[in-house]
Amino acid sequence: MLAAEHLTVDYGGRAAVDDISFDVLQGDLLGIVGPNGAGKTTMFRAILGLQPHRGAVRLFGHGPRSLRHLVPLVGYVPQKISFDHGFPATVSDVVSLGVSTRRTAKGARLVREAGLEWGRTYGGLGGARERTAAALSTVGLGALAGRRIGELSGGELQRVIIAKSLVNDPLLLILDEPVTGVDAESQAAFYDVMNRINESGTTIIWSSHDLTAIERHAEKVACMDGSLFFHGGKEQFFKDEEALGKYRESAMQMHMHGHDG
Ligand SMILES: Nc1ncnc2c1ncn2[C@@H]1O[C@H](COP(=O)(O)OP(=O)(O)OP(=O)(O)O)[C@@H](O)[C@H]1O
Repeated sequence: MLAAEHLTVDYGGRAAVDDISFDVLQGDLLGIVGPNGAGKTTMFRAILGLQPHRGAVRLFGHGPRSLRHLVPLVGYVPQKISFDHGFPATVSDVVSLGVSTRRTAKGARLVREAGLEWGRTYGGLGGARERTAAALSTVGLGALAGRRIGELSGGELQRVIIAKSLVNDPLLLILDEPVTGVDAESQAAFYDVMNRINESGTTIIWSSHDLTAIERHAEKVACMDGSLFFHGGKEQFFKDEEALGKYRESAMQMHMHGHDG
């Protein structure tokens, strides 16, 4: 689904993402662990072609030149979502904003060539209205379709944003620290939704600081702090004292010296 090959992003001569290579296979639920400032967001932005980088990103078996045709088939939920709560829109309005008109016939053809099936669920169901309803039902918010967004809790709003990223039936979903600032009950609801989306066949990459959540919900783990120092199965990661120690050490340093981002 994705191959990062020697991905490097410099900010002012300092590598925020430092020569990272890894593969994501179809159906993976990959947790990306790294302390604040480890380069997770920068890496996601490079993968999506939003950030100048060195190295290569291959999506769905195709090289960097096809990236712009294929990115519309990737769902992305950024970490920082700003919302004007006074904006007079309903839950359905916001989710249907995600319906892409950008998807090209070329993207669909490239995906078919890669032997992938697109349009199984949300995208395959028809028009914007049907897709919106299907995505809302996946995140468990069918009953709130007509509710004003200003009247939602933080956890509900977060699931609305996830529904918005599902309306184009993404083959790959990237969630950047999706539970930041969300209460424990809503976190549990979120993880249920994430697991359900993955079980329905969508490949997921999500980033987190929370090792307990990673242990509970990820299948594979990639651990980074600028460079990637572990990528493999979850069981292997939690047995790997060296990788765990390195994560704790970089998290501790970040805690003591503050986050410069
Ligand atoms: N536009 C920018 N210009 C210069 N430096 C930046 C820029 N964006 C991020 N950085 C720096 O690059 C490093 C990686 O930041 P990034 O946001 O990718 O990390 P992260 O792992 O997503 O962190 P967090 O967990 O806090 O979200 C940090 O040191 C940050 O300060």
